[in-house]
Amino acid sequence: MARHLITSAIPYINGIKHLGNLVGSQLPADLYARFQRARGNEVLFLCATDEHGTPAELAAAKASKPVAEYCAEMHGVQAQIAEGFRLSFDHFGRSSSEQNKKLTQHFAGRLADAGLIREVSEKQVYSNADGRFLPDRYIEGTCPNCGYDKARGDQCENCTKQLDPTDLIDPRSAISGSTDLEVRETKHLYLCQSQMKDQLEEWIDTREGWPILTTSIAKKWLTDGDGLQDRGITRDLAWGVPVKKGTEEWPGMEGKVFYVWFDAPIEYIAAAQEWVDAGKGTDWERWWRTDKGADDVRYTQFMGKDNVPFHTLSFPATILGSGEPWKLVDYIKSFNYLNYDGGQFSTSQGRGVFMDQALEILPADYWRWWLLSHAPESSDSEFTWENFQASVNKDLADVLGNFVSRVTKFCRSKFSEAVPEGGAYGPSEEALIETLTTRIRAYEGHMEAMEVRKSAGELRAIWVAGNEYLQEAAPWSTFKTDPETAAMQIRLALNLIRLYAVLSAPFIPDASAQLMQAMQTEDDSWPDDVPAALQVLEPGHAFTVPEVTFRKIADDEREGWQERFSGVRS
Ligand SMILES: Nc1ncnc2c1ncn2[C@@H]1O[C@H](COP(=O)(O)OP(=O)(O)OP(=O)(O)O)[C@@H](O)[C@H]1O
Ligand SMILES: [Zn+2]
Repeated sequence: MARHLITSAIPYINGIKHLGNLVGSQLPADLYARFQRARGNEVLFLCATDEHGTPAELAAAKASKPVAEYCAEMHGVQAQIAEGFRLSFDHFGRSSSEQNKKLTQHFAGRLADAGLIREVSEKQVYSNADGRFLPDRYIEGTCPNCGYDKARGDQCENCTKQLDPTDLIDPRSAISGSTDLEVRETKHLYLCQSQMKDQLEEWIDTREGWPILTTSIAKKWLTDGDGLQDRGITRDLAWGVPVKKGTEEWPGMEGKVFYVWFDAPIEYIAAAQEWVDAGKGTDWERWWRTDKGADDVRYTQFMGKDNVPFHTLSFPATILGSGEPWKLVDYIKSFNYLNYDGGQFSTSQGRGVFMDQALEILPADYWRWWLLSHAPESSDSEFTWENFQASVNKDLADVLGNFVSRVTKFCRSKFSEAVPEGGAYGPSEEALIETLTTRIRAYEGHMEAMEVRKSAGELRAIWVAGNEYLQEAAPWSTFKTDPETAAMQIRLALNLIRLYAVLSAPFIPDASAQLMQAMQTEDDSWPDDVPAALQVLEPGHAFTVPEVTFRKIADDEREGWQERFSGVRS
């Protein structure tokens, strides 16, 4: 039995995630976790909310809540929506947890001891009215290059010029609008990534079969320009992990916190501790420490492309730099972007369909199927309502749903609500089993390789094979002249329903559970032996005709949604 540690990029806390976030991280991670469990492997699947940093503080202020309270509440909201989408995390943690605080401070201490942290004195803008330092992008002013009056301290959106806050003409706080700003000297800690460039490059070169998207982004950061740069890992904020060297104070760093991108990936480890502390597991080090049993763990991470540099370089730098035997990632599955109807999904602009809204419209499986079968793997992909409607109606309703309904209703009307007996396989059944065997082995291969679209395509082809068989065998005609043969055909088809439920569960878990229940079986063993898997439901085994598995989306319904989601979310 193999052991799989699986993590999804941790969603930021300041709002409900959109369908792009879902398909770029949590959903494919769930697909893989469910598949590995179905194959009988041991899986620890972790996710969490990413809670620190200025955007969380600002969102809390906007909601007139203390930031800790706001984050706790939003964590609850995200956890509930994740459940709605059937994301099967073993634990959904929080980067603001006590466990993560201690671990983050521990790593910083180890890195400092290894000489990989240096202090840098910087000039930063302080807002007297807000009583805080302002991160670059929270300073606004007029662009010295093009005169645009809403340029940000890091970049002018209008002419794209990269800026320093001190370049701005008439700078003001983007939080309060105050112009009472001053430049103050402040000290920060930098992680000496440049010292680790060779070690990181060597490590990346030994990773096998990583997606090109992953390695190309990593290589770009390693070698472009002056190569890998040292990175500031502290901030002058109130909300975050207080800067400490292990358990000791860090002289000169009083009142500062670690930068959110330093503590967020460490939460992958802390989430395993939280899982144990919540009484759901007994030993987290067995998953994370190669000196304590994790050397046979295969660790896979899922994320959108913008997260790749932090996972290929910064987090490995933290782990390697600690000099301790922590588990490093084995495979990074990264995604391009899903766009929405001719533009981008955007949380800040409220553009697109958000996870809570999606569940109000249709059950999770409809979304899971569309998103996974259109995952932005080799390039960006686009959500359109027409495509969503077509795919649901065709794949789910016409192919899978219709097969189930025809088979079960026909059996009930001509035989009974039990698997009929009699008859023996002929050449078409042998041919079907051969096709299925080939396709199921291919499906396993694609799932193992995390080729999400190819897996969906193969699964659809497996459903289609059953439909084509049924069409050709036509038990409704056979029955008139040869009821024995019709009984065999229907027995095979009923067994196919169970087989479909087992194979489809990683994609559409609710429908799968419904079909298993209708077939009145709990045998969800993986079809290593396809002919045997098609005889699990024996003659006489009772079943029920399920409610409609998937319904079709009507044109006027689709138009209504198109209209409703064309603007921005308020
Ligand atoms: N349009 C998209 N398509 C696919 N993945 C995406 C998309 N937008 C974000 N992601 C991924 O979603 C995951 C969670 O993102 P996170 O919560 O940090 O939001 P984000 O990256 O700030 O996106 P946004 O600003 O649109 O909310 C990350 O792995 C990110 O790379
Ligand atoms: Zn400009």
